[in-house]
Amino acid sequence: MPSFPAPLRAGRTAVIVPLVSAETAGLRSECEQIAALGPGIVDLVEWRVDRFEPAAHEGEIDAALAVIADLLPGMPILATYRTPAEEGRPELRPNPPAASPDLPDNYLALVARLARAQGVALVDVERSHTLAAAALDACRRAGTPVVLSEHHFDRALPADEVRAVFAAMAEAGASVAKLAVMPASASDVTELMYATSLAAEESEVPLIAIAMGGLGQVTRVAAPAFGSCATYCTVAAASAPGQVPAREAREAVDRLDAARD
Ligand SMILES: O=C1C[C@@](O)(C(=O)O)C[C@@H](O)[C@@H]1O
Repeated sequence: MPSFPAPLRAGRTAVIVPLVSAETAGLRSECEQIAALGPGIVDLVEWRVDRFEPAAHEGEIDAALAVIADLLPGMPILATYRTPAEEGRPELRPNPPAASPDLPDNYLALVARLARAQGVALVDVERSHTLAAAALDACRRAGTPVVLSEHHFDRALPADEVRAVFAAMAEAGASVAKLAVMPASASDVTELMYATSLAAEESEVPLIAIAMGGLGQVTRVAAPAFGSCATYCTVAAASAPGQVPAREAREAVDRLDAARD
């Protein structure tokens, strides 16, 4: 049985809603829409720092986190800076304090900064980043658990690769291991689900497996049926293709969680 870092919980599939606004007014509106859903629907918000233009200015990170905390008191925040290599917004440069102007150093400094920030419960680190090991280390030193992520926007992976990726992520020190792929067929989707169910049996960390796009939507509503512990959903704009509204996902995953008991 994997050990679940707070705020994730064994037996309850986490409904995560990304906040994708480029500016503070939009961020407020997204938080208000989540608040309007009432308690018990959304477990976690993912703040997509790469989409937020003011993040390029010192001081704005804390200010944005304070906005989220004010409108969604007690809501755990997963902080994600997605780089261009994993379809982040290329025109934005993260500009954490004392960072050098080139992206790799900035990535590390930004991740470390987010890991120490008030209100951040989890930080996303891209496994493919050249500084992933250092970023993981920075999070470990800050005492903040990491969602280690890998995306394939152009293909799905065969089952043995899926299992190898999850095993390597756990080995690297992930608190949660996440893989998102783009399927080209129904069998790509079922292969991801099959491989994840096997990986989940042997994994010491919780797993998240996503097949993006319409074909893969089943992975977002059926996550607990195949060993995936969370699903990324929408209240307003989607952050990736195939995401479903949070309320619908909550209903579906709650039903499947209950059926497992
Ligand atoms: O990595 C992920 C998963 C995701 O790409 C998805 O497919 O739902 C959405 C992103 O916001 C998040 O960072």
